[in-house]
Amino acid sequence: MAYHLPNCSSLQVISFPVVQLHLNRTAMRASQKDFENAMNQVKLLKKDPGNEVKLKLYSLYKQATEGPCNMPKPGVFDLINKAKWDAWNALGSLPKETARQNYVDLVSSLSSSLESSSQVEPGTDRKSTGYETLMVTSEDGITKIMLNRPTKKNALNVEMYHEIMHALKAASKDDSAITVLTGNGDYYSSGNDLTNFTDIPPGGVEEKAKNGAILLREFVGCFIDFPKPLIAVVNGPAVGISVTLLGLFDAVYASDRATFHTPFSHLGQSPEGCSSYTFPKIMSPAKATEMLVFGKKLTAGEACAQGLVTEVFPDSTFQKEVWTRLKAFAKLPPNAMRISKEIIRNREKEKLHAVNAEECSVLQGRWLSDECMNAVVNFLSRKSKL
Ligand SMILES: CCCCCC/C=C/C(=O)SCCNC(=O)CCNC(=O)[C@H](O)C(C)(C)COP(=O)(O)OP(=O)(O)OC[C@H]1O[C@@H](n2cnc3c(N)ncnc32)[C@H](O)[C@@H]1OP(=O)(O)O
Repeated sequence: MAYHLPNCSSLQVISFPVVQLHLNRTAMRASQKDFENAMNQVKLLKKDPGNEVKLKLYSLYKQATEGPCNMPKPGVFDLINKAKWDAWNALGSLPKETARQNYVDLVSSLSSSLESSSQVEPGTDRKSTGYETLMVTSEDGITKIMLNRPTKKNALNVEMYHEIMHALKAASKDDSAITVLTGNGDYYSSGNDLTNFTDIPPGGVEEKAKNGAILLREFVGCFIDFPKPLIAVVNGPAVGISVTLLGLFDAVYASDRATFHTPFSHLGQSPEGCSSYTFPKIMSPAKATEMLVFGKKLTAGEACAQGLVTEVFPDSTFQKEVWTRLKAFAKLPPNAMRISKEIIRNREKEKLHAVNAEECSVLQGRWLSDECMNAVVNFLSRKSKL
């Protein structure tokens, strides 16, 4: 049995032999050999991974082998080639080496989810073995949670909020010493998926806002309570909640391509992720106001100067330098690291939970305001881009 991928080089046909998959767990920095192994593994996948994943594989393969999208944009009715072009183009100027790494990681996560799902008892939670919106890998003492909606700039939809909470809870109990959050593609994350606001339940917009506030509070709570060193590897621009949460991370490493933007007033919204408390402490109340109230976008260098980012690396060597450093950190005694984090963070925890509750309650009101509704409608109808 075989299925066809539309004209994408080594991915044109994927077949389903009976052979058990061999896991490629090299990750972090993929060599050409790893990349070639991953291409071979793709041909061995036993199940169709679905069009979204196939497009991701296609785009990463093209980026890794040819660099940024160089094809003319297909016409609107050429649906398949348009989808492929969109996926490749969405990777922007992602370096070839990073694309190769992401390709290897994606294949590894597909292989591992297919292999482990064959051992899953009926009724076991699907998310313990495979994620729709994340790639989660664990090796060298590091659990890496990668936001994986590159064609949507890693916007956080409702499923992604749930999956991140699930992945954090699993990481807090696994054998890894440290946990990393990063993004796939050219963005770290464009923040809350604005289409989250479009699906109105029978209880109307009030119920929608209430449910959103409950979800947000639980989501941010998982970051406040996370017990191990939590590191952000900010591979590209970050917007909204993906920025505010950084104040709850233990270290933040950024590519010099990254930017940091919290356009809450533009969206008729207010700060979350405990940033109304952490940002003034990190960078002074006035600098926090420039970001959180006036929506000033910071470069990685500026964010580092203000203490939000720990260190900035040139994009060309970002992945190599950061992962080398993280692998060394992950070799440190894990219990000592946990306890040290606890002593640094614990006396703030109660305060952070209180701030989180207050921010969610204020936001619940903002989501019902005309200012917010108009901003969302404008984005969705493409009248404005931030
Ligand atoms: C449970 C609820 C909790 C809520 C918590 C509160 C959180 C608040 C925030 O996070 S506020 C910040 C929200 N984010 C934004 O407002 C960003 C909106 N996006 C943009 O302005 C732009 O897309 C961009 C600057 C991020 C990137 O621009 P560009 O490079 O030109 O790319 P595109 O706009 O073409 O984007 C490609 C593709 O992705 C979709 N997309 C990007 N970001 C989002 C998003 N945040 N929500 C939904 N969709 C997004 C975009 O629509 C394109 O999709 P398409 O190809 O058209 O299908």
